[in-house]
Amino acid sequence: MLMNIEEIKGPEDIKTMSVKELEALSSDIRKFLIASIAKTGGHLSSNLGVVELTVALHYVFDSPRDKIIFDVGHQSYVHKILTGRAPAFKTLRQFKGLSGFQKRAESIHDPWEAGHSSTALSAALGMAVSRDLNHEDYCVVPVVGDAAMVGGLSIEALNEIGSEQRNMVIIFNDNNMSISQNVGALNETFTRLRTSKPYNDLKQDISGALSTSKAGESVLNVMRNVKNTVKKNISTNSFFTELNLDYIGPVDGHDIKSLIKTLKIAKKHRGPIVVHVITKKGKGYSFAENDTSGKWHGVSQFNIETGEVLNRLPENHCSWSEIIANTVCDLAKTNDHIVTLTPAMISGSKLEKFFSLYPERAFDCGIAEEHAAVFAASLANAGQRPFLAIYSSFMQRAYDQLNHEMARMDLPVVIGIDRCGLVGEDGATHHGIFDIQLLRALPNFILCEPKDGEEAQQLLYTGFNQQHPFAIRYPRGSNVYQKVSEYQSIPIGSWTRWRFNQESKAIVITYGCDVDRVISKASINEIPITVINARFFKPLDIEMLKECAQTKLPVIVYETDILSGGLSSAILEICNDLGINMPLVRIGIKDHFVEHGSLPQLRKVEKIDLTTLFNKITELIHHAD
Ligand SMILES: Cc1ncc(C[n+]2csc(CCOP(=O)(O)OP(=O)(O)O)c2C)c(N)n1
Ligand SMILES: CC(=O)[C@@H](O)[C@H](O)COP(=O)(O)O
Ligand SMILES: [Mg+2]
Repeated sequence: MLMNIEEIKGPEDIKTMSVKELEALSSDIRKFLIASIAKTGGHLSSNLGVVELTVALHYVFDSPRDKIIFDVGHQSYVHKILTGRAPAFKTLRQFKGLSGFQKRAESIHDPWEAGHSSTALSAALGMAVSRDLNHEDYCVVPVVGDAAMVGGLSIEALNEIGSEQRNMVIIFNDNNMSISQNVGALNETFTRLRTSKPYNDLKQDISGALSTSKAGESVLNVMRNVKNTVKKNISTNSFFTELNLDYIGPVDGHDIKSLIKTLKIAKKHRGPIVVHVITKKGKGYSFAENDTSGKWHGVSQFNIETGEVLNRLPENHCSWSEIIANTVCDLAKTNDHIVTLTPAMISGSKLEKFFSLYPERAFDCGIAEEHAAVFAASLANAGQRPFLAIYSSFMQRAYDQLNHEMARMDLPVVIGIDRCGLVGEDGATHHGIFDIQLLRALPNFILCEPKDGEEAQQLLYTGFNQQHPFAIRYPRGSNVYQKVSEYQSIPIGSWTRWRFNQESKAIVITYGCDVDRVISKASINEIPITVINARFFKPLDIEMLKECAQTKLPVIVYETDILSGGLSSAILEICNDLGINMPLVRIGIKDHFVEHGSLPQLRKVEKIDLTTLFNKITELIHHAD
């Protein structure tokens, strides 16, 4: 071992290394990543793919003066290691530990934060323009994957970058993979580029352009020669050059020597230039290298030798995504108008089975939430029954489409809002805690959340049998799953209740998995409460609310999402408007972003755990006595 990975203090430690030493360092970093992520879990494959690239970037550029921005940020682990954060990898994605993404508060080497895809290019343009306005001189280096590159935001940004012509080195990290296989027409275009004349064959011409420049000639002229040579050599590359962007590549992303040469040229280049780097996702760990399913993109703890991932579900449990996806498959058997869409999350949304059973009715739209939402709306308008599976936090990007297309035209799209509530280790960018607040505001929308696997099936069936936009939200974990013997529609807006009787001393209104958790704890501890399953957030069960108010019992609304605009807000609004007198005690996430950590820890810190709830219940019951 060249140097202990944990002793790296910053990029200056690698600046004097030879290529051989950088190669050895890369190999050590790779071993470190595998050993470390095997213990903590995390985004393995994407990071294994960018080891040499990130080493070369830090060798050539001078962070933090130069700004290296990783799109999404899930592939920034090597950057973290090279900027002195290796010792913190034991705490990766844990509460108060190292974030899984770039984080400004974590390091001066993180100039930007993300978690959602395709924002790096716009961020880079902002930095480049600000640099020029301030007459400063540094490089801006966005690193964008092939799937993130074709997200709508990236294309919008490239369009402006091509016209602004600010200095910027755009690293196009092309591993021909999204989480699972990449899709779309531009991916085909990139395949042609990938297999075009490799940059290694062109470097003679470029160094020729440099060497033929006469001594004393201005740097600008020299660079103009390089620029013309770059342009001249890339005849096949229509996509980037059509956007007025210069291009070098493709370069082997695991060949440090070629990478350094290319990056040095790009660094001196005037105007925006795209460096096309071909990498192998999962490089150096055979299980991850050979994976096309997305299993190794983000993993829990695993056994390095066997590749066994250690995240066993409880007996009879299925992930919520699978419960929903299985049900959609089942309903699609008898309804051939059911079509399924996902913006790049086939594996996360567990849609593999639907895609293989009904390939002609299944659409992976790529990282394109806005497009997927309008596409789904149009399918509904044309008489199909679309199911749009989308993570809560990524759905935020399509809010205008949910409003402008789906809600306004009142189109019967069924949306499966996956990863609702706190998701845990991915943290603030990924918690799905805003969708109740957001969808509640949209006319025509029906919004619900099942308490268990059985109710999920019935609600989904209900959703496909009505004529409005219908969203069913479900969290990241799992639940008991057994296929129902018979589908039955659930009346829209109806709630259910447990132990609404004379003995009850308080009422808890809650939803989702917490319904059974609260019931179970109240039963075990013999706490005399009524528990209401508020399975619809919109519309609400007004009759049940009126009956609650009549009891004059204390009422607690127990939410595990952002409080502002959520279920208790909805209840307060309707009670106010209908003159129902029912003061509420509200438990939920206060007005701030929640960081990363395990779910039990976050629930505790946010004071939305069962202990907090039952302490409150006890206090209210004693107060009433
Ligand atoms: C708006 C948004 N949609 C979906 C995702 C989920 N997501 C995270 S990484 C990723 C694939 C990224 O692929 P690429 O940019 O090629 O990077 P790679 O992992 O291949 O290096 C996706 C779909 C996200 N983070 N943000
Ligand atoms: C980086 C990113 O956005 C995804 O990889 C995300 O981490 C997936 O989350 P799940 O593990 O919940 O599917
Ligand atoms: Mg990729």
